[in-house]
Amino acid sequence: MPQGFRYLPDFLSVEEEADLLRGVEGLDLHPFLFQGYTAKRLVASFGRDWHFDTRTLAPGRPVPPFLEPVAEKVAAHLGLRREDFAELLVTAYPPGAVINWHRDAPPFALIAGLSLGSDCTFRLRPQEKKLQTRGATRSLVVARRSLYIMEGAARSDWQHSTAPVAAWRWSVTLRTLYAK
Ligand SMILES: O=C(O)CCC(=O)C(=O)O
Ligand SMILES: [Fe+2]
Repeated sequence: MPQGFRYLPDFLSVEEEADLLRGVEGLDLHPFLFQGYTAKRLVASFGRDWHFDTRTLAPGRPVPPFLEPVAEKVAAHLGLRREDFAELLVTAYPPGAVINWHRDAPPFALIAGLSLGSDCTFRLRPQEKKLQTRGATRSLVVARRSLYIMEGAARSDWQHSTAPVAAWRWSVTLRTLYAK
């Protein structure tokens, strides 16, 4: 795995996952829209809202209370403060849904990802086109209840994507901002 990528299986207990699943199932998620395309995945962002079409970061909706304990837990694990997570994004992947190759939006620094509901195959490949050879792609199973972290090279010099899921998967992505 690239420098700056970390994977923690069983970061969440079965009870914590069940609480989060109840919470995310109650959210009003909307299909992800980008340049006229509608992806299969559903999203809701809180705290901040990155607008893909205008490439700007706007204030977002208030963070739902059920996400606070897990934001605290991830922050504590990383030696951060809860407030360092400027944006919390909830994504739902129906069976067959993916996230295509991308690097996260420029304002975001550290990216932490929790997986709920089902496992999925997570992939990384270099950002630079000429390094994107077949052998360069890294792949791992991110299990439900796990946490992954991307910072450093994994965040800046690599892209990531997920393979189609067999069953519903939810992710909670927590992101810090680069210091101004
Ligand atoms: O579902 C995931 O774990 C990946 C989400 C992601 O990469 C993103 O929203 O930028
Ligand atoms: Fe991403």
